Amino acid sequence: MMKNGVAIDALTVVRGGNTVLDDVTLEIPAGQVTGLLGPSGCGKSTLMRTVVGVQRITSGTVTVFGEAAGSAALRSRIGYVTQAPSVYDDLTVAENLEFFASVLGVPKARVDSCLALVDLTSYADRVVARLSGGQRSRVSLAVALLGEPQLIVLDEPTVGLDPVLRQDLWQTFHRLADDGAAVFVSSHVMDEANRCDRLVLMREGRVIADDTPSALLASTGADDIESAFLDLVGGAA
Ligand SMILES: Nc1ncnc2c1ncn2[C@@H]1O[C@H](COP(=O)(O)OP(=O)(O)OP(=O)(O)O)[C@@H](O)[C@H]1O
Repeated sequence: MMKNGVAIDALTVVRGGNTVLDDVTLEIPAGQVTGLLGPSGCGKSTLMRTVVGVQRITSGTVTVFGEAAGSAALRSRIGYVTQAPSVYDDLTVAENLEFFASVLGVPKARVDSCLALVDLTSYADRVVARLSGGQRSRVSLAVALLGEPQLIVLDEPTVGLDPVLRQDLWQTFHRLADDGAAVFVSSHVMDEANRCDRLVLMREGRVIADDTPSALLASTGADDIESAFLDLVGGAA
């Protein structure tokens, strides 16, 4: 069993009568950025929800650091950012972080380092309602990083960000992984694939590939991940 990462075994999830995840088996190791890619509706968010323990599982198992996903002992060890920013609009950026830091029992000094991590130091005193969508999602990310989580689950964190910020955020993800965290990031933008240490490609609730970007390119003979994905879909059809 994987003690310092996530192990998913024969996971099936049925939502509203539809099989949304179909016999998914994969591992998300510590110390790496694992990318989860696939078209809209293929089950990425549902898979992430199972990892953080907020999704009812139909069959199979999800184990995080050797414990069943969702167990109370894991709560402080996981940072989760959904597609909907979950911060208070009427507080400033710094006030939001200070509030969540006190809830989590995290030292105030951590607020400044998390703001720097997501490049929002100069916006510390700005009310969240007056931020752009991308800035607001970075506040959510900063909140998720407050507790120095060992597993960081990010559902499409780069949507709506300009190329420079996307680059900065990917560097942040790699720094967190270099520090030993398991970083699990979803995207439906195939050109972000090359930035991951490992890639999990999904389609219609199934994992169709799980490898390094270079191995995926080598095994399909494709020039880029988008072509590799289409190749694999063609092969599976
Ligand atoms: N609450 C729900 N009840 C029933 N079905 C749902 C529910 N939420 C999502 N689904 C369905 O589950 C499937 C997978 O959805 P999910 O949100 O996991 O996909 P996704 O790959 O994250 O998509 P996107 O990239 O658009 O966010 C979709 O077909 C969706 O319609």
